[in-house]
Amino acid sequence: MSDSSTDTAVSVISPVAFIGGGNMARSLIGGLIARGGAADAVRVAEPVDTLREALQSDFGVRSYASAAEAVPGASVWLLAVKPQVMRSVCAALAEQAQAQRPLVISIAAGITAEQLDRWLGGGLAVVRAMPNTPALLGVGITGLYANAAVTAPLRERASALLDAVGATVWIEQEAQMDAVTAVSGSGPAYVFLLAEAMQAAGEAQGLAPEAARALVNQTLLGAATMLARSDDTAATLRARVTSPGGTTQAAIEIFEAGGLRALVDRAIAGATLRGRELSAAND
Ligand SMILES: NC(=O)C1=CN([C@@H]2O[C@H](COP(=O)(O)OP(=O)(O)OC[C@H]3O[C@@H](n4cnc5c(N)ncnc54)[C@H](OP(=O)(O)O)[C@@H]3O)[C@@H](O)[C@H]2O)C=CC1
Ligand SMILES: O=C(O)[C@@H]1CCC=N1
Repeated sequence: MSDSSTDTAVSVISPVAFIGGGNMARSLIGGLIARGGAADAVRVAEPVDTLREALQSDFGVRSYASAAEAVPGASVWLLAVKPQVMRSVCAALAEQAQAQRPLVISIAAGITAEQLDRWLGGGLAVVRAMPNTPALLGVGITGLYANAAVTAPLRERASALLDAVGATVWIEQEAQMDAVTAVSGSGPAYVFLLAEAMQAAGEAQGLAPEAARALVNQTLLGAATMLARSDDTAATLRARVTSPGGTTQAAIEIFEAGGLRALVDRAIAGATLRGRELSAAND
């Protein structure tokens, strides 16, 4: 795994065309620009006027209403549309893909490299990337998978782009990209759900909403920072909080009795399965 670094040479990403300028593209573009990426090397195609104009005004990138306008001259295409529209988006770009032979990077859940290559006319270097929204702050993590047409320099190119917004980890078996999606692509939402639940529970115990929010947010930040910086396992860090017969133990026993671990296992298995379904349903 490679760590993000403030001196990452973001300039090596140029020029890149984002196809789709929604939530995840915005996090990636915002993260790249905040970390020194050249705005004039980033183009984005986004049909929604408000989203397109916000990307242009917030980050200074060039924006276009259609993918066909955004890709000329771009040697990297980053496909950031929903899985459900990926096939039609690729079909519309196939002629330009065959003429330009770009490095294609897709962040879509489920959609395989074989599908992307086939829909774009075949013979292309395709990288599947699964980032997450903390990329906006430079603290994302991205799983990467390359098809056989991706050469070592193209791998470096894909790494350089995603390293700029967080850590990266290469996955050698494509099927595991669905598990990456379920763990880290979707993962921030699980933490936000926990935050929602903790805040509501704190309020139920009488805390004011602002106090509950501050206590929860800083607790999650502190715990995540300890996980990131410590060599100790999560279990060891948890044990240090859990005084025998104390308050933490009372809560942990209720979590365990309620089947939290099995619930998390089922949730991540369900998300992994959904990735496979998205591939099959949109072929
Ligand atoms: N959100 C996340 O945390 C993550 C998302 N992903 C993946 O990223 C992809 C995008 O997700 P997300 O950003 O959440 O989705 P969004 O719906 O927020 O963004 C996709 C955007 O693409 C636009 N779009 C549709 N068709 C085209 C087209 N032909 N050309 C250009 N743009 C088009 C959509 O417009 P319209 O709404 O009008 O259709 C929409 O604004 C998905 O495949 C998802 O699996 C991966 C990792 C994390
Ligand atoms: O929910 C989704 O399908 C996408 C993929 C990972 C995060 N969001």
